[in-house]
Amino acid sequence: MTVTSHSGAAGSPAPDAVKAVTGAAKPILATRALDVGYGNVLAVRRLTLQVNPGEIVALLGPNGAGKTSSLRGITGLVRPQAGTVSVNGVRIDNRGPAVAVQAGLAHVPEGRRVFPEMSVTDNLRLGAWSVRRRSKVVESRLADAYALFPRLAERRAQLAGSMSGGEQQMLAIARALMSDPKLLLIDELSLGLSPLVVDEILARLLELNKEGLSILLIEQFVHRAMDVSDRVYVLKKGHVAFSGTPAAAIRIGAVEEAYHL
Ligand SMILES: Nc1ncnc2c1ncn2[C@@H]1O[C@H](COP(=O)(O)OP(=O)(O)OP(=O)(O)O)[C@@H](O)[C@H]1O
Repeated sequence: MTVTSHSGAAGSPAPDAVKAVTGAAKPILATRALDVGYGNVLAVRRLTLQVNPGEIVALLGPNGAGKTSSLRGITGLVRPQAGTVSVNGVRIDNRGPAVAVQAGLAHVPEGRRVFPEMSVTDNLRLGAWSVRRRSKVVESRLADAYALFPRLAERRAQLAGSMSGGEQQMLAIARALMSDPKLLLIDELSLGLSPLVVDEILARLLELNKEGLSILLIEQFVHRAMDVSDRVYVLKKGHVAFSGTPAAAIRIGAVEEAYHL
């Protein structure tokens, strides 16, 4: 694949900056030697990664490197064949996606997967399935979602399938936030979206990150992803070929190597 670079992402950390993480703080997410596959095809081999509280971490790699499969293994959509997944030190592997959500993970899947025949509001309410319906908590999270993305507020009664790609991505993110996650895992944030819309969504994500939300991001525009990330993992053929700061990845040419540039 071609690595597409667009610059100008909203707010860039200093080149070698890694957010201060107290030595005692447990990682929000830690995988150890995770294998994820489909039948006989092993898509991810011995994946060991972690996301610390408050971090934005990018998962990069060419087509077929195993990025989507990694997220599926972490959030329990695919049962890992080996290895462990822990959230705040508690094992969640082999316990399914509902347990992952209850532990504080929320997955924004590739292609958004909004419910096209349902309204924006009903899509959002579904995101809060783990909370009692029509409770004050749900109403307050809905208000937060609409404050974060006013475009969704303007379209609250509209069918999700009739919205633009950018609006659907906002809805997919807002729906994930309805579970009040500690870590948002986003697969292909910018796929099919205009640079302006991506900037708008990234700006909102950076605001949420400042308030404490950790983010694990798969993004085809690697330079844009590196602009906003504290650390990156570069996957190649299902294994981690590099992990470190974006500045270190650039310095040693890790991305070019993985993408065969
Ligand atoms: N449902 C599936 N059944 C069988 N094999 C699959 C399935 N999904 C993915 N794979 C295989 O797993 C490997 C990793 O795919 P994956 O989608 O995780 O990579 P990716 O890095 O996310 O790539 P892309 O950027 O193209 O989405 C590929 O060889 C792919 O063909």
